[in-house]
Amino acid sequence: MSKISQQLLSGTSKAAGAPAALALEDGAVFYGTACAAAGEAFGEICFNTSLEGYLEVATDPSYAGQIITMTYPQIGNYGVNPEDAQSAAPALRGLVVRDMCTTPSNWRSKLSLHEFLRQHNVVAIEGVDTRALVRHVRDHGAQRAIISTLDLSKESLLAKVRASESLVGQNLAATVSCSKPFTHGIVDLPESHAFAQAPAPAPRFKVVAYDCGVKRSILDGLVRAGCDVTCVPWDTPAERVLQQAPDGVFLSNGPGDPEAVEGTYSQVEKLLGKVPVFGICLGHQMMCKAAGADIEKLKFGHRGGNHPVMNLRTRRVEITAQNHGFGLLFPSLGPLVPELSGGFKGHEDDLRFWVRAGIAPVVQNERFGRIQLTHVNLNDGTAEGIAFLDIPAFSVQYHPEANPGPTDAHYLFTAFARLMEGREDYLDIDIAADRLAGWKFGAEGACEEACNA
Ligand SMILES: NC(=O)CC[C@H](N)C(=O)O
Repeated sequence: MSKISQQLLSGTSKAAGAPAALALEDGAVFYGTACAAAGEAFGEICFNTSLEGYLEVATDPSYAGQIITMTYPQIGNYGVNPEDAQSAAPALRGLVVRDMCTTPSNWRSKLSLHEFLRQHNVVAIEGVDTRALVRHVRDHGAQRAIISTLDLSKESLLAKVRASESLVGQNLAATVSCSKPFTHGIVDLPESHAFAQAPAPAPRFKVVAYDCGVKRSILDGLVRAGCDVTCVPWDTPAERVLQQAPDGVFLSNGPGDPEAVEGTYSQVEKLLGKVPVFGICLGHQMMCKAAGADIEKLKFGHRGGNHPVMNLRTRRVEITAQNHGFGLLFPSLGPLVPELSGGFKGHEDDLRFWVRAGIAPVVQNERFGRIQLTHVNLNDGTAEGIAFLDIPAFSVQYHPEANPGPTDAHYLFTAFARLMEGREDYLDIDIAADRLAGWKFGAEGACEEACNA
């Protein structure tokens, strides 16, 4: 920090933190200062490149079992507002930041981030060169890590981290799912919020949502699309879901290794073809597993708010919010159907081939018939979305609810509503118009007024 900024911030210095260390299983050790709870935390080290939204990240249940590094250098500067939380309590194991701001300034802030984390017993470290750490993780991959405020000995930390449990193979969805069904309602923000979303419409669809660690904003997105949502535990038998005669089933995001969540995907296999299904992130992986696909562990995952994805059906690019460490191997869903894949017979590993070719390829899946690749990540050519052509079902690997992140992909909630209406063109939506319609100013044409004022 420059001398001038130091002077500007004089009187806002932080309570002196105890020394702390972050050690990675490959031997890299970073030293810094404790800035939340004291103790030791084990988890998979990963990084999120969002410029804001640290509270939504900290409370996203999909981060269970992980230590998150925020790449934005100052974290905590606008405090914590419980209305933005994605679940009742933080799910991440630990947080790594360059600089923890302990004197937040924002009219909505109720608490500082470091105090919020401390109250929830989350260990955090600041003063780490997060650029060096992120480069290290990008080069050497996601791995086990420990943050300690109790032990600074490199040897001892490495021994502990190497003895800790890996995230691979762990069913963490079971640890963050609800234990009994609940219904979800939303509270509309007051008129004084100039950019508030439009009020939720009256429910038209009865939706059962598998809760593998669902984010609150995803449930809000479903309610705003006209769904009456009942969440059920991650391993609820398909028969019990079908007994409720829902118009649709939703599969939520969630933490950990998708291979280990057989309790969900074995049920999804029984639901596909019987009821319209929509899945997000872990929910997408559950659909893929139900169709017999292979899932790969990505080297360091996608976590942030600026991941470009092309919708191959519309050829529009969406800037998306992402948070995942595993991904579908599209070729494992089945052989290509050349007539529906521009005449191509051979699979490509880098799916940007289809972006260049201008084709949304289709495979023949043994269990569920034809499946189309609908979305591709433009950064690394991985699969980001699929649509089943012979049964009513589709899913995306990224996060249309954003929170934090851009809302380009909000249209996918509308698409689910259209799927439940039985529309064949359910995915072919003008995404800009859909996005505007979701906001109070958009609904009333006040957007133009505001722009002209
Ligand atoms: N946000 C999610 O649902 C993440 C899914 C899964 N745990 C992954 O890391 O790939």
